[in-house]
Amino acid sequence: MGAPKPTSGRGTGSWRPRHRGGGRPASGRPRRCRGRIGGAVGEGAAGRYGRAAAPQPPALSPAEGSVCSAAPPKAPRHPPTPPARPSPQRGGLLPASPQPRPGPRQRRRSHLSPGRWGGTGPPQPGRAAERPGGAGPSRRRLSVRGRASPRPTAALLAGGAMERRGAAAGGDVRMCQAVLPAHANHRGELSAGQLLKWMDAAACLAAEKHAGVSCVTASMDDIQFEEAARVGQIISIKAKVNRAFKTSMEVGIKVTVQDVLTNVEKIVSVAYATYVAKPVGGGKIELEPVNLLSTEDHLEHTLAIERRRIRLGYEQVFQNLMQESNKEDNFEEEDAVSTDLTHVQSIELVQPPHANHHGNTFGGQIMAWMETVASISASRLCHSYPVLKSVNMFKFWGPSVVGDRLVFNAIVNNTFQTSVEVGVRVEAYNCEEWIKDQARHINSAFLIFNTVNDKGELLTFPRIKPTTKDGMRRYHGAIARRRIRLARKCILSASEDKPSDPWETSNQAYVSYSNIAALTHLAAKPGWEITSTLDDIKIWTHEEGDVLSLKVEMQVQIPSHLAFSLLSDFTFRQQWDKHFLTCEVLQAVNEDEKIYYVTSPPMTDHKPRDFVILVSQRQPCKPSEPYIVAVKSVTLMSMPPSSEYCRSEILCAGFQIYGDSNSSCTVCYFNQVSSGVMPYLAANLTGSSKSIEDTALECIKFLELKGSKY
Ligand SMILES: CC(=O)SCCNC(=O)CCNC(=O)[C@H](O)C(C)(C)COP(=O)(O)OP(=O)(O)OC[C@H]1O[C@@H](n2cnc3c(N)ncnc32)[C@H](O)[C@@H]1OP(=O)(O)O
Repeated sequence: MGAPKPTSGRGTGSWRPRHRGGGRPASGRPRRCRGRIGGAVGEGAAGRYGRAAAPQPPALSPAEGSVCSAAPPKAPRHPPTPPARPSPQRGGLLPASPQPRPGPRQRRRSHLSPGRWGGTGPPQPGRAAERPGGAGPSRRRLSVRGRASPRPTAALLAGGAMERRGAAAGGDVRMCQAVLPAHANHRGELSAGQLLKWMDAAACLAAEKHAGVSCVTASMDDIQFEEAARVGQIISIKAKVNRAFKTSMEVGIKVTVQDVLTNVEKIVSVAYATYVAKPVGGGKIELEPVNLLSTEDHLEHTLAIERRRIRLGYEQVFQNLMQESNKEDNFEEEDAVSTDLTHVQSIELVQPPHANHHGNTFGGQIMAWMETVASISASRLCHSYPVLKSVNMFKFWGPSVVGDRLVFNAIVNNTFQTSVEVGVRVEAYNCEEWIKDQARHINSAFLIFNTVNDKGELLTFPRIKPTTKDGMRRYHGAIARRRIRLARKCILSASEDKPSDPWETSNQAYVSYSNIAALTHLAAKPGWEITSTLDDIKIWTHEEGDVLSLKVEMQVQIPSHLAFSLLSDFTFRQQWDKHFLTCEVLQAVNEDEKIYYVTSPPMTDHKPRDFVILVSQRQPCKPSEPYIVAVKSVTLMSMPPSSEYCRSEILCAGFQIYGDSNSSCTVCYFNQVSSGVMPYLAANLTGSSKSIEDTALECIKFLELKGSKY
């Protein structure tokens, strides 16, 4: 960010108060058993029966314009507690049906215990380190539970080989802090900078608990501040390693505030940060996988890889949006304020109290300094006290150490009615670099502020006017980031009547995320009831309020990777599912995401139906994880509904495929039933049809026939 030339002050425009809103036989075809249900394995729905619970939001975008007292982030309606698959038979409709015999995987999963944010079951030897070639429990090192965590040997590091590190129980730490006047701002509220320091410290300790070596903050994803904490209240921070990738890991951070007098607890923030294992004086090390104890651990583990995709792909999405953006803005508005007025530069000398336990400038301290300069910059525009609402990712590009001078440059990039985006860039210099003017860019972030009047009403910010080429770029960058934030908010807000998500540049990453997340949540829900059993096919139903879901479990005698390849290509679907009349690829977005146009035969007295669906496919990172093929409807501008077809929607459907052996797998098909599927399901429930079983049998036949040719 260049330092704009100061200009003379201008009016900040009018200030308008705004109210706050707010057992298969070894071979042969399966025999039919008593009790069945069948129905369309096709996802077709000519309307809606219900909607999947909102998936846990990925961490990339803040909810702009939300207010301090906004509701906490949406979570699944019921926290999933049971094993993801297969569930034990509970109160099946058909008591005479043979009891499902738990296979090896069922036995393994039956130990899972519920709990979120560190809710733990008993330690489970043998469940960790399932990664191919990974070390077993005996190789694990716990840094916190008394076992030594030896440093990587020089030989290992010099040879370029990576030692594997990782605690069996994952990293999970809790921090409690009483908010004292020294932590508060002029309003008596906990300052955002202090909170960021605590969050970073807790998350770093969680990362180090898992890694067993020192870790550094690589980035902190978008952070939203939902609730203000006041002096006298208690802040609790829970930080937990959700997933270890290679040298980096995702840490989930949940901050709550508790009122001492009433004991009422509220969520302040939920954030995700990435830490990289960096042994002091050593090279890179490869992390052990996190030991997953609860179903929530499994869910977060699965979603963490999706969040990583979004995190690492953000820059590309941003660049695409910048190319699309209309740069023809009219800055002739009379009360538009020059951004030059908002430029703030500040310098800090890094001293020992600012360093972390490894001598690097503490990431939380850097974020706190950034928040201070950003807040001053915003205040110059609003002549009031800005309130930090969210941060659009802190990225730590490089380290700084005690003795460095850190130069902070902040400037308002753009305003959006009741919010303002301030960009902050941090550069570091040691003594020599200082003289030569050789800056190291160590951090950048975009902070979103609101401001309120004495009555707590949101105030409107004046329009701003960039005066330089860089200022113009930042102005349009703020619009692109806002588009991504709003797209995320829109997609991840659960609404019963929301039409299918539009497929646009700004939201593709979130639509794919929500596709995978919705299926993963559905599969992990507690309370699946077995409804019918054949030797190779089990049908389960799940009721939750007015939402009914279906699971069809099929034992297939082909390897899981082959089943995945055949089931993820929807152009094969007509070969086994009579509910697919035609199917064509509309967009092959990348190798993991495709958009198909599907037509389906008419139901009685109706027009034929058509669908525009997004199919997202994911390969497992570990043998114990399933292949995933998730399906949901999307809206494509280029494919509007026609009078010939009844445009139908798929809310949440797809497959999870688990490898049983080298030559067999279990395919689980899920469908959140919508009104279009209801007639099939009802007919199957009453026994007048067995179309679900028939389709499942066709699916198995197709897979085994095709599979035998490979
Ligand atoms: C606790 C504290 O207070 S620490 C102090 C504040 N933080 C710092 O000083 C860290 C400064 N930054 C750095 O030192 C470096 O940029 C690092 C260590 C973060 C990354 O170093 P690089 O050499 O660029 O690493 P490299 O490109 O090999 O990536 C290493 C891993 O980090 C991940 N990573 C790198 N940057 C980011 C980012 N911005 N967001 C998320 N992940 C990232 C990579 O994906 C990779 O993950 P993987 O090994 O699991 O696949």
